[in-house]
Amino acid sequence: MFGRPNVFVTTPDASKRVIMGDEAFKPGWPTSTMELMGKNSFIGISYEEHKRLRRLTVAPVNGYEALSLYMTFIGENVAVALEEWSSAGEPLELLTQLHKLTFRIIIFIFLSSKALKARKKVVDGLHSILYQRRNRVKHEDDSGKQQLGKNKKVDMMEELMGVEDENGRKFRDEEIINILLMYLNAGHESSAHVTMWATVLLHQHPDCLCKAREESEEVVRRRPAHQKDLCKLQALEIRQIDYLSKVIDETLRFITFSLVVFIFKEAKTDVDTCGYTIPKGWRALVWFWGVRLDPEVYPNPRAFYPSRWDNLKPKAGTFPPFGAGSHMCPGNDFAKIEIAAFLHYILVGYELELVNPECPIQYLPHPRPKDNCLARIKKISQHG
Ligand code: HEM
Repeated sequence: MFGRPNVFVTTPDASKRVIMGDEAFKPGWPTSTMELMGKNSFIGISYEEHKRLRRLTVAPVNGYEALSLYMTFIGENVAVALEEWSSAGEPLELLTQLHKLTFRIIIFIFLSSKALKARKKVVDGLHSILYQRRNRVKHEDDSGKQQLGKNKKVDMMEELMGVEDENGRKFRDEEIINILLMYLNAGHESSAHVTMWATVLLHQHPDCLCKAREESEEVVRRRPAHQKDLCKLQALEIRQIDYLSKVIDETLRFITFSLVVFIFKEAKTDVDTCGYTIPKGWRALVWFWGVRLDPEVYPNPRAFYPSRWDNLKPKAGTFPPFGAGSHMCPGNDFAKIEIAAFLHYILVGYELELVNPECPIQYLPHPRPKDNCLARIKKISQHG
């Protein structure tokens, strides 16, 4: 699959960390998801172009202002979904439902409600939405109501239409669509998986579930009476839920989502590691399973134990669920907020009942219970 690696770089205890290859990882190979997607599909971007893309597109996704704005929308959607699932009566595939939910959240946040109608033909839909938007903005421009790039945008598509680099260059339609597709693709499946695993792991560890539930209920109790409505969750409040954030970190360490099975990284200089030299320009393949289960960093690594994060300050490179360096996942804070919101809502109002608690795991392409986590969502409190 990855070509034939000719060198495995190992730690003294032989847990694999980095695989080096000659033919497989010569300079010119993709170094990241963004580049991979570019080469395989539509963009084919250079290092400079990647830097430019990140500079122009990360703030609308992960900036504090953007996150605060999205919080209400995420909360409302989670609340409605849980209500719907719990009243279904029948068991449902939690993973399938979470895919739909995270897709709805991400597509709405990037494209507002219009694109929901275009889901079946996303690309055609995006083209036609862009065309309409440009016409509308031009019309508003002509009539002096709004100037693109100066007034408030309704979603990420409009942000991208207005954004300019230092040379005054704007994105072309093709580029906007490619960026949106990349974010849509990268931004929903991973979150759905991690959310499902965090929910399942909590329910499989009743002591952790109890502790997380107490904490979430305390957050609701502390709120002023007029803010008891759960849909009014604030980004700041989510970030204050200390134990829950450890549950999320532990889930990210404990399970390995496909994107996080490995990443390519390029050596910018000759790197000496574990008795080997990775020459400048070579790609190293970082094998996350070796990193996240390293007993020197995580004692008893196969135990799900969120409290290990009480005093744990992982050294650089030992906790890379979102990658590292210039390609690090730009949706990391967004994803954590989305997962935390879901867990918080389920903790204060619902319970998960797995139909097949002993269901075997299917590992490829992503680890998941073979039944897609068939479960009943039971309402246990009016908070939900
Ligand atoms: C729990 C959820 C998520 C996980 C575990 C995750 C993990 C990752 C990882 C490991 C990478 C590769 C980083 C590297 O090469 O060093 C990545 C890249 C990326 N992720 Fe995420 N991600 C998640 C959610 C999201 C979300 C919600 C978005 C969008 C809102 C997003 C957008 C992207 C993009 C665009 C890239 C490519 C970045 C680049 O190459 O510059 N991800 N993600």
